[in-house]
Parts: sequence; C-alpha cells; structure tokens
Amino acid sequence: MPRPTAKICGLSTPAAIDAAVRGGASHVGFVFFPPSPRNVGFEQVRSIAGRVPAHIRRVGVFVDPSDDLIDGAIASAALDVLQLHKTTPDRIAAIRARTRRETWGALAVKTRADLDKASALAGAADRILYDAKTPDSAALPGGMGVRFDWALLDGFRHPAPWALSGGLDAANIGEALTRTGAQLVDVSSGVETAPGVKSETRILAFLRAAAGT
Ligand SMILES: O=C(O)c1ccccc1N[C@@H]1O[C@H](COP(=O)(O)O)[C@@H](O)[C@H]1O
Repeated sequence: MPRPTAKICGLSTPAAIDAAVRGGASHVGFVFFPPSPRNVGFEQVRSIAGRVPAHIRRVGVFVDPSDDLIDGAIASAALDVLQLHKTTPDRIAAIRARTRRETWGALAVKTRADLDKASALAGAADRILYDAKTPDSAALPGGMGVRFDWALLDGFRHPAPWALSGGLDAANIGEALTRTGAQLVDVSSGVETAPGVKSETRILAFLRAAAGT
C-alpha cells in the first residue's frame, strides 16, 4: 500500500506554508470564502503562494463560487485544483470544463444515505472529498473540526478517486487511515490553535502521523 498523501488547508501565512512544505504535504489549500476565518484575498494569496514548490499542488477551496471568483483565485494563486463545496454536480462539471482544472466535489456526510450522492459527483468531478456535514445553522460548510462516522465508508464502492476530511488531527489520523484506507487526507482546524491560526508544530505532527513516522 503506498503511503497516504495529505493536504494542509486554510493557509494564509508564509510560516504555515513553509511548515506544510517542510513536513511533506502533497497539497496546500487556500480558502476563498469571506465568512471563513481562513479566507484569503487575491493580493494576500498572490504574496504567499509563490512559496509553494511546483511539486506541491495548490488547491482553491470555494463554496458555490461565481466564475469571477474562480478566475481571480486561479490568476492570483496559480491554482492546480478547485475544491467545491455546496456546488451541484452540473455546476461542478461546467467549472471543470471551463477552467480545465482538476476539480474536487465535496460530499457532506452524516448518514449512509448521504453517500448516495457520490455517483452523481463522480461523473462531474475528478475526486470526491468526503467531509463531515456541519449543522444547518453553522456559518461554514467545512473547516469546523466536525468528523463523521468513518464506519459509514465500510464496504462502500467508491465511484471515483476520493479523499477524507472532517475533524482530522494528529491524534486520530492513524485510526482514520486504518479504518477507511484513505490515500489522501485533508485537514484544516486540526492543525490550528484557534480558528484560522495555523500551528507549525501541529502541521508537522499531523504530517508525521499521516505518514506513519
Ligand atoms: O476551512 C474553511 O474555512 C472552509 C470554509 C468553507 C468550506 C470548506 C472549508 N474547509 C474545508 O473543510 C474540510 C474540513 O475541515 P476541518 O479539518 O474539519 O477543519 C477541509 O476539506 C477543508 O478544506
């Protein structure tokens, strides 16, 4: 079994990017969603994204975005991947066709029935990101440290490449990998000391734990 790879999401400072790079992240994420404490503006992200070496993929995180937002983000951060939350499969397919970028569709999971939506996403996106469903009243559809019951993925026939996210951290990533067999994992609040405040120590600990070292 190859070693799992990991995305560190919600980066907004040079120090956090450098820690993700040093720790061996395969992907780094920038959030383009103003209600998020991790939201980055175009000028801000332009000033830091150049620190990411070419072998690490840059992911833009969006919530049902407009074309203008996507185009501005791609231009500012040289994004390789678009991660789309609360976006319909038709819209995801249109974004993918228009931008010619690798596209991930986030699937909010709380019950087994939620997984029924995976097949529609598989035709539209390059990868399905299983994320925990946040409460209806929550300000954000992700990035809240909420995890779902990983047993829901037991025996599930994944219709596309996939990744696991939602409430992961250095303490639970080993169990998450053993339970689900994920080959790509994604973390944001689990490597923070407060919402939007990344910890270099926690980033490095997460990446070590994900690599099993
Ligand atoms: O991180 C955010 O602020 C965010 C905002 C809007 C949509 C998604 C967001 N983050 C993504 O949520 C998951 C899980 O995060 P966590 O580890 O539970 O905090 C992850 O994919 C982030 O990319």
